[in-house]
Amino acid sequence: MPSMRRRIRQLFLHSNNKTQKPNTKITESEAQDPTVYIPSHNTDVNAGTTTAASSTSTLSETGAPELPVVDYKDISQIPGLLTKYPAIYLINHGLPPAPFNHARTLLTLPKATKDTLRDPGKSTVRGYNNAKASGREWWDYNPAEKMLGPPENEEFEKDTTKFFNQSIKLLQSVCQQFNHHNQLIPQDVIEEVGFSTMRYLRYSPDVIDQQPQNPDSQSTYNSVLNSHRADDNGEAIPHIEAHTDLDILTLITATEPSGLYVWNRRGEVFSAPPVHGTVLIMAGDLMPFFTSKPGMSPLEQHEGFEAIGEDTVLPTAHTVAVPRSAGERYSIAVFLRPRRDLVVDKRVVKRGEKEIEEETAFWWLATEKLHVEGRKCFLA
Ligand SMILES: O=C(O)CCC(=O)C(=O)O
Ligand SMILES: [Fe+2]
Repeated sequence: MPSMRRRIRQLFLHSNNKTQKPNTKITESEAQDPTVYIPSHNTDVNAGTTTAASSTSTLSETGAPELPVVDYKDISQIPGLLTKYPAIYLINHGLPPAPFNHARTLLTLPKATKDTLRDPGKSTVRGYNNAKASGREWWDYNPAEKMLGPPENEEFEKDTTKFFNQSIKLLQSVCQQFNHHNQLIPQDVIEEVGFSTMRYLRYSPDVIDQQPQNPDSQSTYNSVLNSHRADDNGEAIPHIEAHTDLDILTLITATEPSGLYVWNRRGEVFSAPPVHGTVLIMAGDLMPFFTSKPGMSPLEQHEGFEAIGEDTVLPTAHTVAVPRSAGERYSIAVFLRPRRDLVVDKRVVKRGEKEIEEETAFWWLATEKLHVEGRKCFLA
């Protein structure tokens, strides 16, 4: 079976000299458009003025590169921006308030109660899971199965479902923007909610400090999913290892303290703190399949790295690290994924004398990714 390992390494490690610095490549019209502007860290774009709108620089006062903020009415700019930046903030998105109250309520329930919310099949994308060495716990809503929510809490189910459904609609409308000139993302991939999920996450020293639990009640996880990371004083840091998401697009919203970092194909790191009134949108592993050079495929057995051009949206590598002293962080992530059997890559190949159509389904990629060291998809 051909391996994605080398392809993913190349995507992230290959320094493409032909690619301009993303920070300098924003076009004049984008830079002057009052709806695409660059936030300062922790900027409240609702309360603040849009003076940053006229900024042609994407560097913060500290010299760190910053991510753009896009108004929903300018959603058509997102495909272009995602080729230049690893993520964008979307404002005026019309989503209901992010249900952090429910995330907090659920994730701070007594341990015994949280253990009742685990998936009987030990899925890490349904119900409650934790990675104690990483100081992280999370809970997933997977609409294909019954919600494993907290007992006797109707509001929880209502608000969670509502935020999920509207976020998926929003991500679908972002997908449609890729199809204005050519049908890059197949319509069935966009329209069918498929294997999309939503996750509540908590990063907290409390999770690390919890007493060791019965190993039988622990979900399966590996050393990447549950890695240990410490600061200079040897204190464990709540975190999630660097990875890309196995999906089309991911939507993230989080509380302070900040802790999310994303980086681009040139290895430049961007801080992605919560910006009031916005949600962060980043690209998943499927994006290169839809945005590779015309007629080419990023699969290694086809054109591989050659298929990656300047208009190709690469999956966003990201990590979270929350210094122990900063307090606990909550985040909500919505992952837009197609149905497992949907074809994401199709090609006529020659087998001896015969020409046959070779199809790659979404789920095949997921299986392949399990073999990629250090970039686990967390879907096992
Ligand atoms: O907590 C976050 O902001 C990111 C979570 C994440 O990357 C994931 O669950 O895949
Ligand atoms: Fe992620």
